[in-house]
Amino acid sequence: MNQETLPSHLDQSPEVRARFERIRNREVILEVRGLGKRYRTPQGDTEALKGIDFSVRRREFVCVIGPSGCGKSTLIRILAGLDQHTDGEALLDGKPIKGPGQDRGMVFQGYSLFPWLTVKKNVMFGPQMNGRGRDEAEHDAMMWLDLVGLEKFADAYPHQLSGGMRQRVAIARALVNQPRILLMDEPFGALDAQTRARMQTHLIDIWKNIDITVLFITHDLDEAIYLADRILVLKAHPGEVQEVIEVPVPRPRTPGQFNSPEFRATKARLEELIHPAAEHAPEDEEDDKVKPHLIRLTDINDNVE
Ligand SMILES: Nc1ncnc2c1ncn2[C@@H]1O[C@H](COP(=O)(O)OP(=O)(O)OP(=O)(O)O)[C@@H](O)[C@H]1O
Repeated sequence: MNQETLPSHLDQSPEVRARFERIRNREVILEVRGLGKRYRTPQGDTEALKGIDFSVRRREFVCVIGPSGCGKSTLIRILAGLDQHTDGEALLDGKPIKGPGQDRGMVFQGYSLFPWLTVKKNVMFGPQMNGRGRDEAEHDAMMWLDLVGLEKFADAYPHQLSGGMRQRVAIARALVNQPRILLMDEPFGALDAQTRARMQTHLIDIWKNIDITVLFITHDLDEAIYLADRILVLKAHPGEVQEVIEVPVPRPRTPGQFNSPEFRATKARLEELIHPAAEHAPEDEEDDKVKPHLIRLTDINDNVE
């Protein structure tokens, strides 16, 4: 099938439409209104985020995607309470976000585990800090390690685990505090393609089984479509919401759907938004100015192509 015969990404089967109806009937967990962030630097101001409006409903899976520098990390850091916004507001269960809190679990790209603690103790750390007794914290930790399939590695240290296993521990550690929302910033970005695919499927399985809402940042279009109910597409300079896409790919999702017409139509739309053919982002122009001047250092007849 060529691109011209693809359906519109706006076409939804009756099942998908009914699913979105059900989502719209759920309560709003996260509400972001007119959110803005301006960084002041000696070189001038950067408007990292401007007038961001969106809401996420309970047990919805929302991905945020956009070109480099569109403010994805800034947005998630503000929602995590690690950075302050300069305009608008972000509400979790109706309460303004003012700092970090147990109601948000975070998983970032870098392996943020404590290297000197075992897997189990890494997961117990949060509950113990929050006043749970040692036995209760251990019980909770083992339950979540079981859920991510790592109960056998409870006494291992992070350096003894693969990248994918470490991110599973990070997920268990984020979920053990029973947050309302899981904030994930390119959590699988450092993993090889196969592990990444396994982790995506694993994350969907976890999400299906527990009462958790997910906001997931990625720059990988396939990952966003595979995981999300809706995709928030940001644009850069300033970072603004460009479009919100309701993913028309039915659930349950399977890797076999990557070639389905709905999947490809959604990907074509994302590509149109993120890599518009004729436009260059300002940072591309900056890159062009510093392009290396390549000179030939091999014999003219010694071709590799
Ligand atoms: N601490 C900071 N001080 C000044 N400017 C910043 C700071 N952090 C981010 N910025 C600027 O804000 C804009 C958004 O940055 P941010 O890292 O949130 O984007 P991003 O979409 O996550 O990018 P990437 O995909 O490359 O990680 C960029 O122009 C960046 O240079």
